[in-house]
Amino acid sequence: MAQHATHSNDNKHDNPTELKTALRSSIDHPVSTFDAADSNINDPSRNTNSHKKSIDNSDKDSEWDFKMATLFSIFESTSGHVLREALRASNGDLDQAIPWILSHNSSSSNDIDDTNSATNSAKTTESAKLTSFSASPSSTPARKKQKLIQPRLSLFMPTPTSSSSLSVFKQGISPASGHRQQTSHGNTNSSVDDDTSSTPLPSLNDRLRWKEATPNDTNVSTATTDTSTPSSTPLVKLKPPKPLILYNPEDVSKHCPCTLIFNVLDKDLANRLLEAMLTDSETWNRNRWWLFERMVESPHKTSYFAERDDDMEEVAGWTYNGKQQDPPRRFLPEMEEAKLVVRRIVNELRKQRSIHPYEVQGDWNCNVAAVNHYAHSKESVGFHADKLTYLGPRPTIGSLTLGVTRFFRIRKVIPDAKHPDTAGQLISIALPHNSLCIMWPPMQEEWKHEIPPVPTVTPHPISGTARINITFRLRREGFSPADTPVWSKMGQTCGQFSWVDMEQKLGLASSSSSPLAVNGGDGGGGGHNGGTESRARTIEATAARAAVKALPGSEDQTPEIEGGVLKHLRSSQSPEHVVDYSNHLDDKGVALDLADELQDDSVALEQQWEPIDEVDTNLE
Ligand SMILES: O=C(O)CCC(=O)C(=O)O
Ligand SMILES: [Fe+2]
Repeated sequence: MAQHATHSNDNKHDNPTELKTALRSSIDHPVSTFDAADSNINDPSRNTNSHKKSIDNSDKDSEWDFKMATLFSIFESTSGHVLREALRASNGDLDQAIPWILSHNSSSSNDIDDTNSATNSAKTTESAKLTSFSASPSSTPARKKQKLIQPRLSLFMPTPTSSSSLSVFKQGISPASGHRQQTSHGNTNSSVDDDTSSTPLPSLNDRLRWKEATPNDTNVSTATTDTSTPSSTPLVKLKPPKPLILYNPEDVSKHCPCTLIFNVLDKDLANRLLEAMLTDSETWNRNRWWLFERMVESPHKTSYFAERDDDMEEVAGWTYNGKQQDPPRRFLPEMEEAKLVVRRIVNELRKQRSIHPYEVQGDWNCNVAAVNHYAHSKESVGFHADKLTYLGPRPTIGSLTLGVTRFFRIRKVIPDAKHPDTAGQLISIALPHNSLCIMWPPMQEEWKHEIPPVPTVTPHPISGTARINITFRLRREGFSPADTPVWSKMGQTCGQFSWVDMEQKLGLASSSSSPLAVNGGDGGGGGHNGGTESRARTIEATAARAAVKALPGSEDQTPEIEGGVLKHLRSSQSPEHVVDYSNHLDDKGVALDLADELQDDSVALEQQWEPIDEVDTNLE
């Protein structure tokens, strides 16, 4: 495979006026940027057929959400409080909010001592460049959509050139030029220029890492050494770190709670399965849902499979972003064969892992599968976490890739205590044909994943440009959309949620001061969204885990569920374990200022985090 991470530098809109026009136009054509299954920028309540509703001017909340979502989609990497501030300052007028954000950031450049005007001017020019996305291939005109132009606010941020800023800037900096790499499958060597003798110029990614700091930021020490900076002035800091691209299993398990296994199936079985899935996929559909008064559809085809009749019935009731799905299908014979392999491997590996009391106890099974078909390089799925509705908390998912190699891109949305600076870091994992990527807990709770579009793919002899993905999952008894964890309104508790009425479901309800809830990803994209603010209480994941750890017997993996009841948790759940972090979260669910409060984290993340393969390009 010869994937080259390339940066699209389509510099069509290099001044704010043009940009604004382009943005307005893209707002009028919302596209697949929003298409992420379960995406947390999609309020499921407005994506359901039953709930679809016009933007009602009398509904201020809805209008606010709409505008926030619009800004969010435009300024993807901008923190929520900046967007909110922009909207407030503009009295809710999007036309004014957009230039406000742009000017807000260019004005903050005054805070930086500019002592290198030549460098700065070169960078300013480049900073004005916007990332735009290529349209779908002409071979699929029906699918051709205008991509949202996504200027990243960081691009408009000042370039640090003062000596004081430089010390911050140098952290992990790439050399000025030649930070290109020839990456190919199985080869992590890169032609990185290591000459750091001269003052380095920042690469595009370096600039992307600059972001306004909040007073609570913990990673600003070097920035604060500039005593000339007034304390009230927003500081700058580096975050998130450079993207990584990982190609081998060792690096994968080092950097995230996933296990990557190559050549997992017998070669013949892999090929037969691919062929069977390709044939079957001819009748799969694209998911569709309502978004801001428009019907949008996913940029890939999806189907659901179940192992048994009762699973079929259950699955038939599932919804996807609020929309009833096509009836599930029964596992194809080749899927049954593959399932046995995946199940055996997962259960073997589980023996070496400590099993959290919230996880399924005993053997893991894969009784259902969600499958995806990506026809070509531009087909994708956006950032999301898999719904926990029927998976229950802390699920394990076995994700099998067939056909062309694509990047599986992940980012941690809940910061790691030991490595808070890694929050938001993009990690791309190359998934070749016949590879299994096992997502362990707390992947769904604390990370998001996507399959981003890429410029090209290396054709596969059987599938051409297509990739099939089968995610083998366990439908856990006792968990259903009725218990779906919800997230609250955007800007408040995205990225964390609580289980709706879990206490009632488990017969544990007594006082509202001790809700039994676990943290999760954005599974609220599921069908049930009846939670209110009071019901959608949030318990921070680590606190919940700490509570569990403190329980007698949790070390020896006491079964968590007896008749569907987390009984042993009930007695020791005390108010100090209940933490409402809703005010700490930004709109993307990145609790960047929580680092101090997080204590312990998952085992898989405890190892040293070192960049393996740095790139200065963006896969999009
Ligand atoms: O195609 C993939 O590898 C990911 C699919 C996925 O995230 C999903 O089905 O939820
Ligand atoms: Fe997923």
